[in-house]
Amino acid sequence: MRRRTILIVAACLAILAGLLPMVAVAHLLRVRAIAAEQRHMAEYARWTLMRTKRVFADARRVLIEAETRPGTECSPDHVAQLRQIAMDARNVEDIGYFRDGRLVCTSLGPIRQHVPRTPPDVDLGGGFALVLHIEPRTFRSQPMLAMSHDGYTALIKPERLVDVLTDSHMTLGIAAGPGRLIAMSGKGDPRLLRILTAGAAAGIDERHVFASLREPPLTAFAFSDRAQALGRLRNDYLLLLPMGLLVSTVLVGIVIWVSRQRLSPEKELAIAIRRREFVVHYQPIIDLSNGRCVAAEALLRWRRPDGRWIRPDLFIPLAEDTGLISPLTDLLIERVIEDQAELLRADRGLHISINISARDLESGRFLPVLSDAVARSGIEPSQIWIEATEQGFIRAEIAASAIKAARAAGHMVAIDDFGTGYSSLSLLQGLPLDALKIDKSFVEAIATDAATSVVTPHIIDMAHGLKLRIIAEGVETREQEAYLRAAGVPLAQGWLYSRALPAAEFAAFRQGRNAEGDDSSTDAGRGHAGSGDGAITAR
Ligand SMILES: Nc1nc2c(ncn2[C@@H]2O[C@@H]3COP(=O)(O)O[C@H]4[C@@H](O)[C@H](n5cnc6c(=O)[nH]c(N)nc65)O[C@@H]4COP(=O)(O)O[C@H]3[C@H]2O)c(=O)[nH]1
Repeated sequence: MRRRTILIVAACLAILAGLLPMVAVAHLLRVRAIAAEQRHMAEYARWTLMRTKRVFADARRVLIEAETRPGTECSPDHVAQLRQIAMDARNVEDIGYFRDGRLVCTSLGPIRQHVPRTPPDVDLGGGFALVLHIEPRTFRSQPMLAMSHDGYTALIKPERLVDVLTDSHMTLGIAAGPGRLIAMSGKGDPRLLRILTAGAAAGIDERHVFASLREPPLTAFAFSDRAQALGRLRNDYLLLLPMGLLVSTVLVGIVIWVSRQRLSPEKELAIAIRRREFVVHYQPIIDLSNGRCVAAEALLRWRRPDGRWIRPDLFIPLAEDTGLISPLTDLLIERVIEDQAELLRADRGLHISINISARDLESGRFLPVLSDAVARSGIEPSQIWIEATEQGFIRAEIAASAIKAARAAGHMVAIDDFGTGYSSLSLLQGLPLDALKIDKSFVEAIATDAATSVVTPHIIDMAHGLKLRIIAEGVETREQEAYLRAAGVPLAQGWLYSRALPAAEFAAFRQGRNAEGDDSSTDAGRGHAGSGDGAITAR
């Protein structure tokens, strides 16, 4: 995944991580608030039912008392008694007496007009019944409820049934089955009332939160304004917001930490090694005496999954600093054997140089890996040369034993980039080396006025003196080539011949070059652009 993609994904994750807990907390609060409001409504529905039952019990008692009073019905004495009972009752407004289906008297006196008895709407059991909407002559002001038993009727104000102290945004009601509203403390949407009088337990619609309680034949209910109920959430939000923020911060921190881990160059490199994103390119090494390609230097290339190439001078130092160089060297050995075993078996005169870092050299752990791979592939150990930079030789004693071990295993060992580091003549004398690679900065200086140009012949003389084979790297011009050949340098590599090439292209290059014969004098100009290095881009 590209760095930019990871950053975008990480940023999105961080935003999500920040938003999600807030949304979750808000949702949780909302759900909790609605559930709390529904419980609140259920509680009020219960109180409304209790209140109604108390009023009805009062009315029942009044009716029984009226019936049991002695005396002739509707006599002045009887009327006075009815008046007394009505006055003593807390929830009954008046008592009436019916005979032959018409009202004969009330607690106020005999009735002269013809007032017929209204058939009951609700059977309350035990001989008691309820008429829902009565407009008594004596109380013209408002509709009443009438509870009847035998000949007597007690008038009740409906509001007494819902006379419960409530929050202002709440409405209470009592019904006697679907659509049969007995009393309500306010107004209600007919659709909601249909649901509530049918006895739905608890719920929410676009505008209300409601609950109802059924105890046949009665259903008590309460509903409140949803917007007002949720409006109270604002305080809860303020309370729980810090908690949400804390969770968000922790999550954002985790996302940033994880993406940093993932984006750290070290982590990227480790993942790349695990995914084996590396290939090896081979830069031909030319025998200056005849122009033939006799060897190649194996150079690691990191190809990102998005197709970008990373230069080795960026990732090799990182691998060396982070201890990742060992698995990288293992991968290099594996790839080289995989790529070149066939060619090396077919031409025993061909060799491949591999770069071994100072750390690898000191630990010596690359050697068994290399020996094992070489043995399994059937190539000669002498066909794999080891190039170690001067840093690898700083601790001369350790380096000497590592070189000895490598040579004992049959490999040739060369000192790479000679002249750029800390090497001294005495160091070189003490090490059992086979070859020396002249760094390209000295080759570049050939035939120029650069200060290093005077050093180049001395390096060559010194190598001759120590009987080391010499390889000149970074050869770019015919002039440099001619100089090196004249100075007795046997091997050269550089863009004059070819850049580092993928395995198949290297095989083709070598075949083409060697097929042209042994005439070295004409080979100098046969440069090969190659495709390998050309694709490398900096990060
Ligand atoms: N200007 C110029 N440059 C030329 C010319 N011919 C070759 N080069 C470049 O010079 C470098 C030679 O490799 P090096 O000195 O071992 O220097 C290598 C080596 O120290 C290290 N490296 C590469 N592959 C490996 C590896 O597998 N293991 C280790 N430990 N180090 C490696 O990375 C360094 C850079 O490698 P590259 O970028 O491939 O760069 C290569 C090569 O592409 C030329 O004519 N002119």
